[in-house]
Amino acid sequence: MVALSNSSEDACLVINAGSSSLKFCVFQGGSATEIEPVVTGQISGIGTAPRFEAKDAARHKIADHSWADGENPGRPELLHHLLDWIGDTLKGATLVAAGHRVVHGGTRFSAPVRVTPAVLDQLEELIPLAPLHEPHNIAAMRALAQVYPSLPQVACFDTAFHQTQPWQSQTFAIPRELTAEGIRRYGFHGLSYEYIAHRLPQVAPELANAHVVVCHLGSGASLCAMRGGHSVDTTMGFTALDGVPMGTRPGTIDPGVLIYLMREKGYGADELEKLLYHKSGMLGVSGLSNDMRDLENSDLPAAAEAVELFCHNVAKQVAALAGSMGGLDAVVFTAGVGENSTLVRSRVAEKLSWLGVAIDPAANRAKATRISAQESRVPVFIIPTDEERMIARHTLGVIAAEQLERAA
Ligand SMILES: Nc1ncnc2c1ncn2[C@@H]1O[C@H](COP(=O)(O)OP(=O)(O)O)[C@@H](O)[C@H]1O
Ligand SMILES: CC(=O)OP(=O)(O)O
Ligand SMILES: [Mg+2]
Repeated sequence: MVALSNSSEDACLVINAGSSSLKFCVFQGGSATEIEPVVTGQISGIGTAPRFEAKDAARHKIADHSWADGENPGRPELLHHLLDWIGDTLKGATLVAAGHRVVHGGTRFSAPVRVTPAVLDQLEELIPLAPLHEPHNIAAMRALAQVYPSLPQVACFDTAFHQTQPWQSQTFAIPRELTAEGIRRYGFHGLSYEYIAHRLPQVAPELANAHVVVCHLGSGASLCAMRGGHSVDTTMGFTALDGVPMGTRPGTIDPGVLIYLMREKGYGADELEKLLYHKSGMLGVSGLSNDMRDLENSDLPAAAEAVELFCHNVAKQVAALAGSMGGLDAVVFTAGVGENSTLVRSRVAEKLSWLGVAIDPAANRAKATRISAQESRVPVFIIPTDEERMIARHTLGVIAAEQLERAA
């Protein structure tokens, strides 16, 4: 058992079930804005070689477990492993709430919501719009409800931050009756963008009202055009498939390709889904891996081409989003690739030199907060994202509002 910083203090558990990982965090603190993580961790490599790691408040490793070769536990087993471990670790502390990242909120959910059986049923309906994520988000909520039946749970949506977009950014040029049914652009990674919108003015107060393009480059990747901290446009749309190429997703693809595959090669919906969510992107182009680290360390020409295709499309979308919002005052890199890949940041910046973007190679290698060169017209930043903190804030906010309502 690991001692929490203050075991008498209330704790909030956050679960961020992604496409290839399950991140978690336990926060403690006086109020939604004063919380600090006391335990952070993740199960990575789900489906291939799962590994469970956790750290305490001082970032010391308190758990590191890999499963033996040939043993490849599925998501339900991994989730139960995590919940057992959390149960032991949190002995003595009071868990007051759990918050979850839920990728798709559809038209119904535009703000964090208390999880109830009815909400879970409504979220099930959204699985076809986010097959790579939503089932795992729901599974985590159901598993937690079994282990802690009286624990309040809150769902926080990746789509919510994009509500502020103008209609032109949200609308496909299709017949209006389809748009009215909810076939429109929603956008994702909103919890990450919301965190960056809050952090950027702390890092660079002069940019509080600026036109900013945030590049959230992880296993899933998207870009967001922000004006004054609000989402104006983004590269992902109806689903998390659109936009730039990703680990296993192609990004924007001419829809004619899909009709061709159906007509001429007999693809059905399941095969298309497999192609678009699991077999494309960096993995499909390189034939090697969906992980940017593997591609950067490889001598295969196809691996270098995959990285180049990624950078080309990221740069293209930075320019497209600058056009969409009518300006470019700053670029921010975040998420696994954006925060860690010196090569990707440098290639993207080179391709944007015509827009006045120039980065300082030493600052880029050192992963400084501001990596632009003195002469750069556009400042460039690396800001580590923190979706978990955003989820904890929202979760504690929903619980506090409920308490106020009950007291009134
Ligand atoms: N040092 C690094 N250099 C290049 N890429 C990295 C590095 N560290 C992590 N990554 C990339 O970050 C990705 C994971 O990013 P993350 O934001 O955690 O993704 P997700 O939340 O979508 O699972 C990995 O697939 C890997 O490609
Ligand atoms: C929305 C999305 O693609 O999420 P992730 O980056 O966690 O896969
Ligand atoms: Mg992610």
